[in-house]
Amino acid sequence: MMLQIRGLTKQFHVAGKSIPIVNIPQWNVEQGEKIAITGPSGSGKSTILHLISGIMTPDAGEIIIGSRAIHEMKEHARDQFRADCIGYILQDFYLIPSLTARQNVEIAMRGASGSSSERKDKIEAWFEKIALSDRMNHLPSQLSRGQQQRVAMVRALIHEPTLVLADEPTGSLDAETAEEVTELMLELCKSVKNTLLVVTHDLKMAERFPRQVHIHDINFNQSQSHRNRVTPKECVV
Ligand SMILES: Nc1ncnc2c1ncn2[C@@H]1O[C@H](COP(=O)(O)OP(=O)(O)OP(=O)(O)O)[C@@H](O)[C@H]1O
Repeated sequence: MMLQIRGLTKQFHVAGKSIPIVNIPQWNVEQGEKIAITGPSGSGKSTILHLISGIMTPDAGEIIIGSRAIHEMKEHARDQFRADCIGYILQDFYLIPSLTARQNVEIAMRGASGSSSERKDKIEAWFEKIALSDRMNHLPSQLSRGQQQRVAMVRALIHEPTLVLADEPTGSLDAETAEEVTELMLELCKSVKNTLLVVTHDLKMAERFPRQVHIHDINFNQSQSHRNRVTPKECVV
């Protein structure tokens, strides 16, 4: 089993009130599965990815990735585990604007094993896979949004993480580019055999996945809706 979640709960405290967001009694994901998680805005999808990646800690419950118990790790161990074993793909890419596409990927390879020429070959091979060999020395601002997301995918995948988490990866792309990026993401994850969990509003994208999960089928905290959304300045975690 790649991911096992048991009795996972998380609530946020806002303006003196506790708002339950996550309540997952049990959820299992097998090694190598590709899953699209759909559901309404504010239903806790991003929060669940934050808990799985250890960016956020739960109030209670267990999260086991492979044989590692994330919920038992101290912050430093979680950070290390995330750097080694998890790839994160986000809606807004977050490429560093002053660095070229190649340099953005090189950053993700700091500390990786192998000689510098092996690392160079690896980067070049990945840029070939995403058909951007001729754009490696371009700045993000010189790339289209779809190209930027392709570079961001390489940055997330080049260290071959066992688990890839993607939060609305096509959310800021037009429909045609979204489809291309989805296909490429599935293909790249298939080639390195990692497990992929994608949160998306895009039902067309979700249909491309062998397994689709509606958030309310795993998260039994169904009281949440967009009505409960709060602005960041009200947030106290
Ligand atoms: N740090 C925080 N403090 C307080 N409330 C929060 C915090 N982060 C998220 N929330 C609330 O938790 C709920 C779930 O948020 P989350 O971002 O996980 O939903 P989502 O399903 O990913 O939404 P979307 O599809 O719009 O991105 C929302 O009501 C949100 O306002």
